[in-house]
Amino acid sequence: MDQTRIHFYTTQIISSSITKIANNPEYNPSMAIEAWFMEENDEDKRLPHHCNPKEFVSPDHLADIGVLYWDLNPKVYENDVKLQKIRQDRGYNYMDILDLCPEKVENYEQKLRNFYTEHIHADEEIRYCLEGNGYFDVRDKDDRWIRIWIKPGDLIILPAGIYHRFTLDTTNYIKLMRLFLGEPVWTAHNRPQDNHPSRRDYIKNFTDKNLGCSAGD
Ligand SMILES: CSCCC(=O)C(=O)O
Ligand SMILES: [Fe+2]
Ligand code: NI
Repeated sequence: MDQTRIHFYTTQIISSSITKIANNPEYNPSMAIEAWFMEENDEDKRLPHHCNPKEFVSPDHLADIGVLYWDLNPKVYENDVKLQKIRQDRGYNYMDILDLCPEKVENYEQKLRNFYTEHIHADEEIRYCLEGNGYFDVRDKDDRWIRIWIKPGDLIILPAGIYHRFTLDTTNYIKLMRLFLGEPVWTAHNRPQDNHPSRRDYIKNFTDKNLGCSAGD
């Protein structure tokens, strides 16, 4: 599949309305993933960074900013019909596994620093946690950090153009499946990227819409 087609497909996914996503029987936000607004301070990034008092974020709120989530059984990932269905429905024909430990990953420390540098991608970022834990931080429409705690069985999709970053938690280990539509492109575009086409599409399809909606509430 060529890049133009991939871009078209990605844009189509983004353009599908939030309601459509919520109505998709395959999308079940009731199996809640843990997410919360993050307090930014100088403490270790691997700590939870809860606000005081804690402010949790619902799966619906995550869906509003285009973040999708599935709860799967990581023990059967090699033969999981639910996973196969998601891959089939969304065209994720590429798959690999990232075992994030210093012995297996070249330039481990540098990679971790890059992961935690705020960035976007031109395509979705799809990660399925098989072992260990980590935090995906995503910006909400008011530019606040939401911290999403990823545990075994959590499959998460970040839309193209969303500002985000990743860190291990204090357990210091995660094993992730990476999925992609077509030939994978992992290029990270560090913030600011206000004029990047995927950023513009993201703003148009999520942030602007949401702002318009809340103005009328
Ligand atoms: C460890 S996978 C998540 C890090 C990330 O945001 C990326 O690879 O682009
Ligand atoms: Fe990323
Ligand atoms: Ni509203």
